[in-house]
Amino acid sequence: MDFKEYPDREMLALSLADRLASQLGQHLRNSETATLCVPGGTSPIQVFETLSGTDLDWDRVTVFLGDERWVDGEHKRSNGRLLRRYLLKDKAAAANYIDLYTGDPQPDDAIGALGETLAPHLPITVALLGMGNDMHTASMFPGADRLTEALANDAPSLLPIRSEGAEEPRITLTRPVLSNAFHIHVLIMGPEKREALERAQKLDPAEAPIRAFLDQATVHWAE
Ligand SMILES: O=C1O[C@H](COP(=O)(O)O)[C@@H](O)[C@H](O)[C@H]1O
Repeated sequence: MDFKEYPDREMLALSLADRLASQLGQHLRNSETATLCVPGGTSPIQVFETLSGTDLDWDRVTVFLGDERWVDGEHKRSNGRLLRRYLLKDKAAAANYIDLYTGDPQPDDAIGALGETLAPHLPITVALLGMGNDMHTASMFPGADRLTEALANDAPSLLPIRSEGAEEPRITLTRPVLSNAFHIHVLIMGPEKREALERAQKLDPAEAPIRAFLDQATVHWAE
């Protein structure tokens, strides 16, 4: 694991946004399109805002979330709402966005069609992951009903998933599709998350799902 510590959150946002944009730009030099997968939650707001103003051939970039909470797109807990507010604006408004929330009653109803929509955009060029204090990443929570399936080598690209730690049903990209990304970054902030990361390094992915990505990832942290 490559661990980068920043003097403050602003420096983290500037440096990480620059890194993500340069990896996407590099990929676009040899490829017609690139794919950016991002987390929801609260941590990525500053990174999104910085990235949204970055010069990039955004019309050749496809963006989607690594997970979504199964709530209406205008609900305050919607990860898509966060993305539309902070990332898909300014220069990044030109990106091609795949919304994981389809409006179906349950995420289970959406998996088939979404899997087909995502397939042409895989492998992911750059995956940015978040992590909760409970060491979940995307919506792979410790103890989640389909965590074993989501971590398996033969997992489909997406799964519906439910967990006591989550307030609503979720849809999540799975370990193989995320760990196949050319570049993986983990964004965490604050002392509790740093402690959680240290704990996760000593555990198995079944107990600490973020662990499944740490060997390949660059972790970005600021107090
Ligand atoms: O529920 C979720 O939580 C994680 C972490 O969120 P944060 O608010 O602690 O940054 C996030 O990465 C994930 O996308 C989200 O659905």
